[in-house]
Amino acid sequence: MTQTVAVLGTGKIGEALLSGMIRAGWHAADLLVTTRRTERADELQGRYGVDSVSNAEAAKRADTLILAVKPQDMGKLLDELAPHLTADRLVISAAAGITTSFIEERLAPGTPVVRVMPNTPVLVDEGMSVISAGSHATGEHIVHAEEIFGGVGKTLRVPESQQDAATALSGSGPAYFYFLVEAMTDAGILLGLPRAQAHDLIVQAAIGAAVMLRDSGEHPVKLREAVTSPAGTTISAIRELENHGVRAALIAALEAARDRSRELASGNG
Ligand SMILES: NC(=O)C1=CN([C@@H]2O[C@H](COP(=O)(O)OP(=O)(O)OC[C@H]3O[C@@H](n4cnc5c(N)ncnc54)[C@H](O)[C@@H]3O)[C@@H](O)[C@H]2O)C=CC1
Ligand SMILES: O=C(O)[C@@H]1CCC=N1
Repeated sequence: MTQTVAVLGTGKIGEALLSGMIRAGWHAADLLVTTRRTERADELQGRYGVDSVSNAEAAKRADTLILAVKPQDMGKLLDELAPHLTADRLVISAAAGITTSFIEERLAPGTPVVRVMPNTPVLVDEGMSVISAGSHATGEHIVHAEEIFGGVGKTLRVPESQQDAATALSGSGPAYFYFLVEAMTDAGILLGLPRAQAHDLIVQAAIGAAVMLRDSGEHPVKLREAVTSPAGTTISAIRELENHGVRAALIAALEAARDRSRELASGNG
C-alpha cells in the first residue's frame, strides 16, 4: 500500500529528512510538506517537486506525519492538527525534549506517536536516528519509523527515558565536532598554516579518525595510544587538553544539553 508521508515544519532538519527520503527512493507524489511562509513552500516545491499544503490538509491526507517544528512551536501545531487528525494516523515527532505523552494528550485518544531524534548527517545518509515508542505505538509503527529514518543513516531504539541523553550525544553531537574542527583550524592559523590548508588537514584527520573508530573495532583509547609516541608531540598536546579540563568540559557540556532537552519538555522552554 502506498503511504503518504508529510513533513510538518520543513526547516533545517525537516528539509534534510525530505531530501534524504527522496534520495532513498520515495516518490515526491507520496510526500507532502508544510511551511509557515509561501516563499519557503515554493522553494521546496521547486527543489523536490513536493506539494506544500496546510497543516490541516496534511492531517487529512497523510498516513504518517513527521513533526519537525521547534519544541516551542509544538503545542500550537498540535492544536491546529487535533481537529483534523484521526487516531489511525502515525505521528512521528523529531522535536528535542517533547515527550510522546505531551503529544498524546493533545491528539485523539489512541493516536500512535513515535519520538525520533535524528541528526543533520541525514543529509549525507550518515544520520543517527534514535527512536522510542509512545504508549499507543506498536512494533509495526516503530518499523515504519525505522524504514523512513533508516534510509538516511543508522537507527537505534531506546526507552523514551533515555531520549534526552541521546539528544545530548547524538542530536547535538555533530555540532561538537564542527566546533572542534573550527578551533583546531584556528590553531593551525596560529602555527602559521594558510586557513584552507589548516581546514583540509583537520577535516581529513577527522574523517580518518571517524572511519577508524567505526571500522577498526578498537577502543578509542587504543587508537589514541597508537598515535601517542613516547616523549613525542601528541602527549605534549594531551597534557594541555587535560590541564585545561577538556574532558570535564565535555562531560559538563553534554549534561547541560541533556538538561536543556528536559526543560524543553514543557513545550514553552
Ligand atoms: N537541527 C538539528 O540538527 C536537529 C533538530 N531537531 C529538532 O527539529 C526541530 C526543528 O529544528 P530545526 O530544523 O533546527 O529548526 P528550523 O527553525 O530550521 O525549522 C523549523 C521550521 O518549522 C516551521 N514552522 C514552525 N511552526 C510551523 C507551523 N505551525 N506550521 C508549519 N511550519 C512551521 C518554521 O518556519 C521553520 O521553517 C526542533 O524541534 C529540533 O529540536 C532534531 C534533531 C536535530
Ligand atoms: O539544538 C537543538 O535544540 C536541536 C536538537 C538536537 C540538535 N539540534
